[in-house]
Amino acid sequence: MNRAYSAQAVRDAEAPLLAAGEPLMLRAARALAEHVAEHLRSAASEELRGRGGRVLVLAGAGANGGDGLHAAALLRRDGIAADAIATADRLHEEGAAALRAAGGTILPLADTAPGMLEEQLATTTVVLDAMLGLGGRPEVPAALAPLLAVVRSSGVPVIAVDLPSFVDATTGQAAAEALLARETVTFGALKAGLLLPGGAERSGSIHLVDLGLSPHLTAAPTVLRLEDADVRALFPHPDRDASKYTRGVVALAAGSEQFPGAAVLTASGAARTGAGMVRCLAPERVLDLVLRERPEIVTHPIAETVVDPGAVDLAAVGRTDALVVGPGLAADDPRATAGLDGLREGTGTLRRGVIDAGALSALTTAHRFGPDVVLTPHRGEAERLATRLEVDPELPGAQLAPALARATGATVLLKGAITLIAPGDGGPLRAQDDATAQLATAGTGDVLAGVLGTLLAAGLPGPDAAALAAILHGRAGRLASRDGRQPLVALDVAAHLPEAIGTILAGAQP
Ligand SMILES: NC(=O)C1=CN([C@@H]2O[C@H](COP(=O)(O)OP(=O)(O)OC[C@H]3O[C@@H](n4cnc5c(N)ncnc54)[C@H](O)[C@@H]3O)[C@@H](O)[C@H]2O)[C@@H](O)CC1
Ligand SMILES: Nc1ncnc2c1ncn2[C@@H]1O[C@H](COP(=O)(O)OP(=O)(O)O)[C@@H](O)[C@H]1O
Ligand SMILES: [K+]
Repeated sequence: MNRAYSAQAVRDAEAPLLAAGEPLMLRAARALAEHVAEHLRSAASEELRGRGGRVLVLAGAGANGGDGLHAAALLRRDGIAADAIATADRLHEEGAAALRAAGGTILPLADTAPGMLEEQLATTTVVLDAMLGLGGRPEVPAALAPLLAVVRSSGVPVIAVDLPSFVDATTGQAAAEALLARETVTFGALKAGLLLPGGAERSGSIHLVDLGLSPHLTAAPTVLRLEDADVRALFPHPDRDASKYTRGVVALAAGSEQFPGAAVLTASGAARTGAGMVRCLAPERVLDLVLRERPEIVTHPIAETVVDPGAVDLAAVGRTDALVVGPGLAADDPRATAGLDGLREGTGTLRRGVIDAGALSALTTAHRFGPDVVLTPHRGEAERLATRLEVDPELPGAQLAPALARATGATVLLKGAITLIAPGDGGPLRAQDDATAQLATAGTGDVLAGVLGTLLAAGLPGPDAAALAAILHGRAGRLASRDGRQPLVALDVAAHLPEAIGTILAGAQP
């Protein structure tokens, strides 16, 4: 599990070490220089051709600039050409002195003549983004915009120092013009902003350098990211004496005349994740479609003409460990209202389940749930729900998901390129980055609801089930699309779930 911290928590952890005279910056710079040297050794010969293996540091005024300048000095000592452009009117003095002493040049950005930046980049193999780190705000000063544009259009790979500049280390909020790094070498601890939307897209692959901070990191992490090892620890593998009932029964209130396919997709997601039994409550015509694709589903027909939620008797369907309500339902479908009532805290008879799609539209301020009930909105659904619950719909996802969790008591899984999970009982946000953009196609969300339903039915706590569902769904999507190279349809995602699960449980590389 990756644990990521606020900027303040990292500064608090550094403080006692700095007070004790520990040379944190030199430690950071040494690790950074080693990483850059390794990058140069492994860079494709094409990248190096004509560029001479030179490193160009964009150095800001603070300690982040200091890291970059010290690293450049160390690289020079190793025979690698490294120079800097000063992007602010001040420089980290010791770092600048070290680079100059090692024979490097530092060109103030304000002194660059037209065309000079392009010339510099034409002979550069790798850019080190050391403009801003922990202290960075997500806004680009006007004087820096042309430099960023030139770096971007040069195509020279960027390594971000500690975190990409112009990204808020705590919230991930990023200036639109912030550079996209190929890699980020981060010091001491993961910063929450590296895992959250904004920062995550700009960080590339993240390399954590140990500065000896861990014993001093006393604050709780604000963002978690679960990994394959967490899936192995948490996935409900059936034991020798398992029965379909011990594995868990998931009931689906999904699929309507207007959206019949949603029931097929949700049922496939649930069954392919290893449910003991999948039930489906739907009109006959929907159930016929479900049975054609998935004969193992236990069907519970409801009359197409039913309008009274009281006529949908969830208790009568038999043993149910988790309910998935909403895929392919209109907000006024009686199953949506009955499902919400069944899951609500206090009076409901069910404690675990998924509220998706149409059922989200039926949710009001009167509903209150526990953390083993998971809401699964995409951004549009989350905004509409927020408006009804008097939550600011324009909040960034990393704040919107927790606000919706507070307003409902449920765990909120906010879908998107990064899936954010806010536990209903508070606690750190989870930010999962397992997906491929090929998943942006109708019906994949229905499959996700089914996967999540099965994990909840097996007894996993809501936040863990949600994080695992995001991982398994993302991995299945990657397998189905050959790592994003080819299109997929939603049913392909369900079909690849067993392989995704098997690969992860076997400890194989993605
Ligand atoms: N504290 C330490 O000794 C260590 C710090 N380290 C480095 O130090 C960094 C933090 O350094 P600083 O605290 O000096 O902060 P930064 O170097 O991140 O930022 C410097 C200053 O830039 C200004 N600034 C912020 N946003 C701006 C914007 N959008 N446009 C223009 N100016 C802006 C602010 O006044 C900020 O204090 C870390 O990210 C890491 O790279 C590492 O060397 C490890 C040890
Ligand atoms: N750009 C993207 N990159 C990665 N995953 C994405 C992207 N867009 C959507 N997804 C994922 O695809 C799924 C889409 O769900 P949703 O929007 O509910 O679709 P539907 O309602 O049509 O089933 C979610 O799991 C979401 O996280
Ligand atoms: K930086």
